[in-house]
Amino acid sequence: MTDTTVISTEGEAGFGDYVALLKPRVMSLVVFTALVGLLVAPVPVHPVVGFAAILFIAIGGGASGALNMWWDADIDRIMTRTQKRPIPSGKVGADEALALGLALSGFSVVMLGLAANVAAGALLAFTIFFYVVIYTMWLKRWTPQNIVIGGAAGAFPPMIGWAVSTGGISVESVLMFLLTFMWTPPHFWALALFMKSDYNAAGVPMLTVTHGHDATRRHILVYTVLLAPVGLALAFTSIGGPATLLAAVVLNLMFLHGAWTIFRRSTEQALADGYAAEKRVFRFSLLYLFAMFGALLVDATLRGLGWDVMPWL
Ligand code: HEM
Ligand SMILES: CC(C)=CCC/C(C)=C/CC/C(C)=C/COP(=O)(O)OP(=O)(O)O
Repeated sequence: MTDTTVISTEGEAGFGDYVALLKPRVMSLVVFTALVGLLVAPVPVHPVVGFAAILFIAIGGGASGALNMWWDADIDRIMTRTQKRPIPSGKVGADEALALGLALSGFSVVMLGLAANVAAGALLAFTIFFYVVIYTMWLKRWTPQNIVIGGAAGAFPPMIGWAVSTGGISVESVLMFLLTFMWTPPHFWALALFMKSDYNAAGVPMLTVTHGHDATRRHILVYTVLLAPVGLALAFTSIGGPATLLAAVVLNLMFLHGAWTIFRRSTEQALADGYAAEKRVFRFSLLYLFAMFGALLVDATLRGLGWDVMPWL
């Protein structure tokens, strides 16, 4: 198949197509975790600097999404889930996406460095590099552990937010990193269980394709178990409190219950109800991360109001 047959232009690119190139829905959670990292840090940030920093992190995240779509256009064309993306649908040219991704990456890194500090700018640059080069160009098509290692890219944003406020790294920001890092495998593999045929067709070595569904179910359970102590540990740090503790207990129990349910099912059972449990766990994973970071924000607010939010310390 030649490029000319694949790129069937279905019309001029509109503003919406360029926005779609930035993966806005996924990046919304990335930006939220960065915002929480920034707000819960012990050093207050001027609201204008904070707002600008979050904007530049969002632009950097979007730029990395555009570069990911530029590199992955060949496999996005094959998978039904991704066929309508701006490049495979012919709305935006691959070279345009590359130019936009590079320009916005450079812009966001420099501007974050200037608006906040060098540490935050450097962390953003490293995150973009990690997602685009380490995950997208290298790990994704090479190893079924792609998600585990590559997931680190999506886990850096709260550390970037923390660095905006403090100019550095701490136990708290590393734990926020670990929360997203441990969360990413069950988040993605639950989805991969009901997406198998697509990755298979595209030749991406996702765990579901290389090791099968039973191994994937085991991996989901293991990572959900490993994830549980991270949220609990956060509750007992200087940024924790009762909301984080409550959220960690309730959400981890629910996530563990979902992972256990998936683990106990056979492929026949999953097929019979259209992967209902797997779909539930995937949706729940989004709520989990949003609510865990939301709980940190609640504790920070309580602390700001002068409440003794950590009577156990
Ligand atoms: C290597 C790591 C990851 C992989 C492979 C992955 C994969 C996916 C896939 C395939 C979807 C399906 C929907 C779509 O195509 O947009 C999805 C949805 C989503 N992911 Fe992830 N994800 C990863 C990490 C993350 C991280 C770190 C975050 C945020 C902190 C995140 C947030 C989301 C959100 C918010 C959605 C729902 C988007 C919607 O509403 O359409 N993901 N993810
Ligand atoms: C601030 C900053 C630079 C943030 C980057 C955040 C980041 C790396 C998020 C990961 C999100 C994501 C959609 C991974 C999907 O993998 P995929 O690309 O394999 O998914 P696809 O199959 O949907 O393209």
